Amino acid sequence: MNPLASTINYPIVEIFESLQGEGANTGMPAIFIRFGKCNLACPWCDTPYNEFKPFTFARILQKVRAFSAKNIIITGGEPTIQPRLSLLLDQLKQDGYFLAIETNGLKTVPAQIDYIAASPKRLYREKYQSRCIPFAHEVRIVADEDVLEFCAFIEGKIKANRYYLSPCEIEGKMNLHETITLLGKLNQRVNRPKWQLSLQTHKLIGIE
Ligand SMILES: Nc1nc2[nH]cc(C(=O)O)c2c(=O)[nH]1
Ligand code: SF4
Ligand SMILES: [Mg+2]
Repeated sequence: MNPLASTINYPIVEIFESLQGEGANTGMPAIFIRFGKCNLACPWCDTPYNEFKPFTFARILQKVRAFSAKNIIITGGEPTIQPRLSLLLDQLKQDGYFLAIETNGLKTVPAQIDYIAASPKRLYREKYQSRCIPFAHEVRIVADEDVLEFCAFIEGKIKANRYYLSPCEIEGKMNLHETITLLGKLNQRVNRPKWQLSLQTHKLIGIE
């Protein structure tokens, strides 16, 4: 273990094992490490990213190693804003885990990450205009209002293997009808990437 590790505390909301609920890897068993703090404040955010507790490096490893999945999803909040995230990722890589990240796509993703799922946010378009990651394995955009222009903008900014549109959940209600209508419009364009539907299937089946 890196000698620096024993001095570090990370803000952690929760660590749990579940199935990836969203995107291309839906259904894949995974250990979720949810970091506190975010550099955005989306009005419809579904995650209590400020309800974190300090976890030592050793406590994180102990929790993770007690689960059986070999795939870790680093999420938040926004995990890329964590100082010294790389130190933890180095250890997890050394342990042989496959490392995926859920990021809003504004900040550089550490090199140890094997799979990037980026969810850029329409409300913060001007931030993506100035700087964002150039590539993700998948992009997922939440369909809060009319996101067509934002989707086209992001296609130009973040190259991805797959592009997804997800319904927005507000007060327990999902705007599925609007979302599939928008998907139809996106996919009517010629010579543009195809967009697919991504649902938060973990919410539909009542798992974490
Ligand atoms: N099952 C499940 N899948 C997820 N995929 C991304 C999640 C997230 O909150 O980042 C999430 C989550 O919270 N639960
Ligand atoms: S970027 Fe994600 S975690 Fe941060 S406020 Fe928006 S939805 Fe919540
Ligand atoms: Mg979630």
